[in-house]
Amino acid sequence: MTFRSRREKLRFILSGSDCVRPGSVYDAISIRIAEDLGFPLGMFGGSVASLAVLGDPDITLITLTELAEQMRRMSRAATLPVLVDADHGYGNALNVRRTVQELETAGAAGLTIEDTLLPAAFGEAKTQLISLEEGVGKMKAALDGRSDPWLVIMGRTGAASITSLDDTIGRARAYEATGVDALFFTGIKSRAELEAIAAATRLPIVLGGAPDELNALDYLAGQRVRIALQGHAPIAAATQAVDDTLKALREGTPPKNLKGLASSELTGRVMREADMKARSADLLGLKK
Ligand SMILES: O=C([O-])CC(=O)C(=O)O
Ligand SMILES: [Mg+2]
Repeated sequence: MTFRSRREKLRFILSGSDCVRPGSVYDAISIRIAEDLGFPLGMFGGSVASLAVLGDPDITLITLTELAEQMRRMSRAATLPVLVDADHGYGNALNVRRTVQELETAGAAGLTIEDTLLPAAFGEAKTQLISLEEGVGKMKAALDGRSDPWLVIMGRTGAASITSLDDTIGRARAYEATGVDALFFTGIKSRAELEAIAAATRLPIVLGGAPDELNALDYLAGQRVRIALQGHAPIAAATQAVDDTLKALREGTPPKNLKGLASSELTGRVMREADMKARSADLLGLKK
């Protein structure tokens, strides 16, 4: 399978002048739905990976193998470009290199490597960062691990909510100097902070969760923000739907009276049923 066109699409977004919202995706069903609805990009967050694959919170219990396998399933199911949250790269800088190799072959269009100290250190309740030097090493390792030059590598920091604005800018500039393709920030609290960061850097910006004053897409686009996340509502909606449905069944509701189920039309579309029927006709000698 070739993934070049997916990566080109992500690069096109980053080099454009608009700010887009990605669809939060986490499995074969969600990526197909996001693709059908016309999202320009999927975001595969570490939190939703942990939830979808393990049913666990976002505390780095998931392994690289599990993350890459889930990405591979999504790559097979759809052609939507996906930006993967590769956390800290699953270890030190050498592990980062391996992470990039695995996610590249799994079909990611892009990935983020962050400078958060993960998993959490013993006796430390608060999130910590690795040193700037180690962060730079991780970005270099990520670039070194890439064999398809179209794969997008983003340097990510949450320093804005952990250390300071100055530290955020220092890290962003140092990561930028390694040759990464974009900068991903979480924890930016105000327009003033974003504007200071945008003025001190030159790469395209991706914003993780942001407060209301950082929601207007035209404003964000003017600050070089090309992708702005909107959380992960789809998996929360799916969880609620499963809870509602199982609860109703447990209470004795007959299946035909259940509310909120996907229609057979929607399920058929998600399953790409028409394509499968055509293939069955051709390959298995069945009627269309
Ligand atoms: O990348 C994102 O969508 C935000 C994040 O870190 C996560 O959900 O794990
Ligand atoms: Mg994450």
